[in-house]
Amino acid sequence: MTTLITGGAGYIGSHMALALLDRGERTVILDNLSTGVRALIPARAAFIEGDVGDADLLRWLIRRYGIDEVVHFAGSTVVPESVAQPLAYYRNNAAAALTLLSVMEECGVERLVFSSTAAVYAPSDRPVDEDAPLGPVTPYGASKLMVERMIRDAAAAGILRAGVLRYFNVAGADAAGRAGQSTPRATHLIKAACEAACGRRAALTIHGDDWPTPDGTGVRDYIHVQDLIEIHALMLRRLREGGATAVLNCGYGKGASVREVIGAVERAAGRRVPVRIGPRRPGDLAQVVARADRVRATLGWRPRNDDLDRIVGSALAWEARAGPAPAPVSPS
Ligand SMILES: NC(=O)c1ccc[n+]([C@@H]2O[C@H](COP(=O)([O-])OP(=O)(O)OC[C@H]3O[C@@H](n4cnc5c(N)ncnc54)[C@H](O)[C@@H]3O)[C@@H](O)[C@H]2O)c1
Ligand SMILES: O=c1ccn([C@@H]2O[C@H](COP(=O)(O)OP(=O)(O)O[C@H]3O[C@H](CO)[C@@H](O)[C@H](O)[C@H]3O)[C@@H](O)[C@H]2O)c(=O)[nH]1
Repeated sequence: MTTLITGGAGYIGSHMALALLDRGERTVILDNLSTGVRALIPARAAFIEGDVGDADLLRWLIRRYGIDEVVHFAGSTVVPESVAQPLAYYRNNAAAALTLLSVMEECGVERLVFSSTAAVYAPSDRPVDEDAPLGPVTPYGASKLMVERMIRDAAAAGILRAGVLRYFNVAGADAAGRAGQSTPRATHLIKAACEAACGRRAALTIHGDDWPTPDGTGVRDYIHVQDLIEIHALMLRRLREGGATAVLNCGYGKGASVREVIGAVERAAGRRVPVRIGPRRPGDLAQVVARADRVRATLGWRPRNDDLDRIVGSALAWEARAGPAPAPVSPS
């Protein structure tokens, strides 16, 4: 069994590669290192530096390595950036995925796990299940929904079987300290708050404290990266055993506000996180929380790290490992 991981030099993809390699499975990583980090690529994985949108390269590597299945993480991921650069997001998320799906069809690769997102849903002040109305408000969410549609239609036509995994907010790090969020100038809240706690960032900017939420700050459903990877492993097993395509929310089903996250980082670090209040970010929503019953029922998934202090503690441990703090950069 040989698995192609696109985006395997990135935050989540590198955890996936480690999980497969830990099980003794052959793993090939394709990554253009646009946001990925070479140091996150496990030594035991085959690595090809290149672009998912390069059909010739895809054809070559699928045949060269005998790829049986694909886990497609590669993409552009920053919600507010997608508002400023929509075409770049449609190109790198939707167009590149169309190339990948086309080459998979051509080469007879029939199993796919795809990184989708909570950003495909229409805004809701309640937890959303998989049948909740779709209605992305940003190019990022729209670009991911386009890929979902391609996969749905390809699955209906018998071209492939897929796990479409709608991640909520992913955080935390590998328990053994082999991987963690390493993106330079990362915009993710838990990463940014940990950087501020470690003196790597002068202050954390709270992007709006006037949202219609209990404490006025944005609410998200944070899931530990290792629990998320377990969902992928279970989904791959289901597909290998002949199981059908499934669309699944990946979250815990409860929300935490920006201020609650800051409180957890301060508890874990034993010091204050310097904060300042800034304006709302383009494309942000007040609340994004999953209903996560289907993933449990479909895959028998049981999370092991469903605790904000645990998630934040693991992210902070990774941040602390990143060496002594350089001079702090200006607020995000
Ligand atoms: N982090 C989250 O909270 C979150 C939430 C929902 C969905 N997702 C999705 O999960 C996936 C992984 O996200 P991440 O947080 O690990 O981001 P990341 O930026 O760390 O990883 C993405 C990886 O893909 C690579 N890449 C990007 N475009 C490429 C291309 N055209 N060809 C080859 N490689 C390319 C990058 O170099 C990087 O290594 C993304 O598809 C993202 O949209 C992430
Ligand atoms: O410096 C910061 C960073 C974030 N936030 C707030 O924290 C929350 C979470 O923001 P962030 O960590 O940037 O994640 P999201 O914008 O919610 O997007 C993430 O979660 C989505 C799924 O919900 C994924 O699709 C995206 O790829 C991923 O970046 C939001 O309320 C932000 O306004 C701040 O206040 N200050």
